[in-house]
Amino acid sequence: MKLQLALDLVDIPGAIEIVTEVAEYIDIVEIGTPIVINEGLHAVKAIKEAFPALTVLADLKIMDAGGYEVMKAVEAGADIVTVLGVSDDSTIKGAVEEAKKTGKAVLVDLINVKDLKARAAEVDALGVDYVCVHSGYDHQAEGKNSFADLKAIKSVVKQAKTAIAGGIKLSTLPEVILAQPDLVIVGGGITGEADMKAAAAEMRRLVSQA
Ligand SMILES: O=C([C@H](O)CO)[C@H](O)[C@H](O)COP(=O)(O)O
Repeated sequence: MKLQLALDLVDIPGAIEIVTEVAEYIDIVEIGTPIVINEGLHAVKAIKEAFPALTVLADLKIMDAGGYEVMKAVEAGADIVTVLGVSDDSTIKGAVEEAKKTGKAVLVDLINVKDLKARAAEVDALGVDYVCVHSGYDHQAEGKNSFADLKAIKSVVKQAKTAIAGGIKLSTLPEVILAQPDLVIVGGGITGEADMKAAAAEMRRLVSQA
């Protein structure tokens, strides 16, 4: 099981500052969608240059032009790029094809997918690397989480790794771990803590024991 730190509400210097503090406890650093909107793919490039040993995920949430957008993210230094599960199969196929050319990976985010099990099985068959259940900020504000969704997709995803994101905190991590995802994605559960290092270290400990 791997731990991904999601960075969303910071600029490039802020992202570098946080990663410097917690790098030893994480496997993957995510340049979140809000950072990409604010700073562009320069943020991916800056983080990859600053932390070459870390796997960098670009959370582009691609909805169209899968091949082209994955190519640009990979050129900037991304190792994993996200595509939306609600996008067309052709978009996902294009993304997968492009990523495979350079040995990079595609994570499909099932945010807002209605029939989770059916779509998870479909995208799995398209050869994606990760299938991720996700309660976004707006759903979190309504008190929702994706813990049950993870259990649902685990029964149908056969080839890809499974991932979960959305509002995971230290207090809820043990419940998430019980469902055995391959990748746990945490943003505010680390960056919102007064002692980010301690939160990341404890999360690392729990994830490593799983
Ligand atoms: O993808 C995300 C969200 O849509 C904003 O871009 C977050 O990175 C993801 O939800 C993880 O962050 P937390 O919910 O703060 O753990």
